[in-house]
Amino acid sequence: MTDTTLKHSLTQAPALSVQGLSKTYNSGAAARQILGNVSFDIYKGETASIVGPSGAGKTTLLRCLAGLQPSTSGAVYLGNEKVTAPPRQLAVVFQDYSRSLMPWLTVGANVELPLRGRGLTAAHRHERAQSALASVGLPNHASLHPWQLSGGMQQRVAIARALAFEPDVLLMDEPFASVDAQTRADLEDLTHTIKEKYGMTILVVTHDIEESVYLADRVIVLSGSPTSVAEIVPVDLAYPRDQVQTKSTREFADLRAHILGLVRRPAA
Ligand SMILES: Nc1ncnc2c1ncn2[C@@H]1O[C@H](COP(=O)(O)OP(=O)(O)OP(=O)(O)O)[C@@H](O)[C@H]1O
Repeated sequence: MTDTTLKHSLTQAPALSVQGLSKTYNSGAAARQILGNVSFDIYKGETASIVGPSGAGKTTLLRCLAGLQPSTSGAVYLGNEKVTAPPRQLAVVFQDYSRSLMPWLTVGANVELPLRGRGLTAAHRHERAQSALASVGLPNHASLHPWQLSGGMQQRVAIARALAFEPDVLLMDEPFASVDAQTRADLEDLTHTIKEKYGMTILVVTHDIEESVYLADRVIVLSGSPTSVAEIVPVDLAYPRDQVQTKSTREFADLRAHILGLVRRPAA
């Protein structure tokens, strides 16, 4: 156990706990075990990122955490509740914003959509949507349609929709992989702003090792076959983080090199 996890475990219960999770697709001769005995805890208010080799099962893991597909064994707990279906206190942002937004609805209606059936008045839904859009830097875009926005702006709308939910835990699956480098940097910084403003717990799956370090308080590195947790790396880089200054530090370079070594290590 690292100093960071020790500190957390002494002070609070995890917001999200993954306990001995395994996942096998198919059965009989076609069976393929993707995840084997994956365990980790995420603490309230923390941002953690998950990295691992392509095809390691990162999306599979995230879908199990979100209650979107069952694991083969093991369990996920959101607070004290075992996850068996998509929990109300958890929101997910996917990579492909073009498929997650409804093109025939306005931006405002897209953000309000998941709030229906939650016992909120229309005025309250509208207010939450406006506030979430303002938080992602789109305060005056509610009446536009998604196709009138750039890719980066559409992903901001998808993030606003998750924020309007006011979830305890926000899961993000390769959220910035489909946008250009500058927009990606802006959205990484937006993630820091959201964390500060809403105090929510964030778990980000990413291919990008630099991004995993820049965003997170801890990086969960997956490797092996079947995939398990190789190491949980604490990131003690100061906040606020800055794209140029933080990424130029020796500590950042050392963390990036260490994680790259873990990801590229051949399976035992
Ligand atoms: N529904 C499914 N049925 C059978 N096999 C699946 C299913 N979903 C994923 N797989 C397999 O599980 C493995 C892990 O896929 P997954 O998408 O979870 O990995 P990943 O780490 O997110 O990949 P990448 O880094 O390329 O995005 C892959 O070999 C994939 O083909």
